[in-house]
Amino acid sequence: MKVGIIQFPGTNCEYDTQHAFAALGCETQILWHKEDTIPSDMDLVVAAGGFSYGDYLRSGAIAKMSPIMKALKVYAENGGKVLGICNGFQVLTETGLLPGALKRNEGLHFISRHHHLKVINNDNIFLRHCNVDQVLNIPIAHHDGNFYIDEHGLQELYANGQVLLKYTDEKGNIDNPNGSVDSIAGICNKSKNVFGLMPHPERAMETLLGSDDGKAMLEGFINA
Ligand SMILES: NC(=O)CC[C@H](N)C(=O)O
Repeated sequence: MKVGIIQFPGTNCEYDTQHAFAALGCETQILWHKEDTIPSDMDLVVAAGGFSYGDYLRSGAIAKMSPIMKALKVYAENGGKVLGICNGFQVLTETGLLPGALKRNEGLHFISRHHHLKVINNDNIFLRHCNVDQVLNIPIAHHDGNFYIDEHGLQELYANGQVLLKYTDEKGNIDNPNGSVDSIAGICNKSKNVFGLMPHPERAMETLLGSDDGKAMLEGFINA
């Protein structure tokens, strides 16, 4: 299994992501954003977290114009699997590979802490090793994590099983840190091959660092 990890100027989670997938036995390759093709041997491409182009203009708004994004669109349209984590999620919504948008957090603060998430839908490769209603402990670190989608778009997400994760407390009760519509933390596209979430599963790989709940998520892609 080979995982490509996209690196923009300002990405800062690419090596953590690489470390996480390597720990799960995957081969990895960093893909510089100036590349205009996705190597044909990639089983998964991850848009990693960070501050692409310093979050200037709007998080992900400049990154979406990088040459690799055109290639990523083609890759996804042909069924290639894509995961956007945090800034990667922002880039995927800006590009139109995922619906909705990530706005400034409701409280206007950057939030960096462990948070709980509830699995809403596991009928997809990403969360297939998790149970519905399972509560996971995963770190969040963002100032633009406030997921927005209009009412019609929201109904579509639910109707197609695209709402994957919600922010909760450790008991699974809704606990919304940033104002996201319906406390949504992660979604996928209609075809269920493009995934995005604001929390960082790659930072939850070892109990020594607070949680290893991220493993079950990333493992979903292996042998998918
Ligand atoms: N950790 C990250 O990827 C940061 C995401 C983003 N740039 C934000 O702060 O909203």
